[in-house]
Amino acid sequence: MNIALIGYGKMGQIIERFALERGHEVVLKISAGNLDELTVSNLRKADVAIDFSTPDTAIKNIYTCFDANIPLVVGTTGWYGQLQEIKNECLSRNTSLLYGSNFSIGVNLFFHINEVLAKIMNDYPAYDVQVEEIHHTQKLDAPSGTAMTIAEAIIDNLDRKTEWVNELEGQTEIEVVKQDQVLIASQRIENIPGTHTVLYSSEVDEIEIKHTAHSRAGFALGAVVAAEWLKNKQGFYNISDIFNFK
Ligand SMILES: NC(=O)C1=CN([C@@H]2O[C@H](COP(=O)(O)OP(=O)(O)OC[C@H]3O[C@@H](n4cnc5c(N)ncnc54)[C@H](OP(=O)(O)O)[C@@H]3O)[C@@H](O)[C@H]2O)C=CC1
Ligand SMILES: O=C(O)C1=N[C@H](C(=O)O)C[C@H](O)C1
Repeated sequence: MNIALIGYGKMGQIIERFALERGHEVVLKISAGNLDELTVSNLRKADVAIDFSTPDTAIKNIYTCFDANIPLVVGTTGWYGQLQEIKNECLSRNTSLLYGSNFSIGVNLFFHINEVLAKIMNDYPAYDVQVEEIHHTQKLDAPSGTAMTIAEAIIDNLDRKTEWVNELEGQTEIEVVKQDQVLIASQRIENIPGTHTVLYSSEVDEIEIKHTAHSRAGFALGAVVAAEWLKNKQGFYNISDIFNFK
């Protein structure tokens, strides 16, 4: 399979390594320095594109891939405010896109456990819930896309919660978290690839589930597997469509 890498930073470079190991060829690599090469004709040399760029540039890149009618895997986070617009555009143009806030198998298992736990906790109102995420200091968006996915699943499954709010340590402070809100507490610490915790606390005890990425390898391998899965499909997908946890 020929792959176009849109965004050749920390993730793009590891994705390239896994793509080559799995027998694929990388035919285009885009960074801020060679954006003039991100053209419809160059994209058409690839079977699939993978975007790990920046929150502010992902939407433009998505439209360029739609123009080229090339299947696109989007790992970039921080653009989900425009998710519905992108979904509509993808479906009306009969092209294909798969997105996900986190491509690692471990986090996708964690998403499943989080949903099951949230449903169970409907019967235990003594517990309040909070989401915590820690990432490296170069991260441009807060909260992390993964933390948003976790918080939204809690809201969908735990009746007493209706919205999330975010506090980024040292930058934004929430004075009062209302009873129907899920606090996402974000921290930025050097060299942390991504740690997510869901914490249920009562007066007497706590229940915690936690995922710690030891490196970016799980995200990168997942992105290549997602591209292989998407190659001959048409439609709008989420990474959860690849997994079928019982
Ligand atoms: N879904 C998942 O599993 C994961 C998602 N992510 C997300 O992926 C994104 C990228 O992360 P990461 O690799 O760590 O970030 P980096 O900052 O290391 O890389 C971003 C890359 O995008 C390039 N870039 C800048 N502008 C554009 C543009 N207009 N078009 C294309 N590329 C551009 C940068 O170029 P230059 O270096 O020249 O500035 C750089 O190569 C983030 O949104 C992050 O949250 C990260 C890990 C896992
Ligand atoms: O920016 C990162 O590094 C990561 N971003 C994703 C997110 O926002 O959830 C996934 C992963 O946690 C690493």
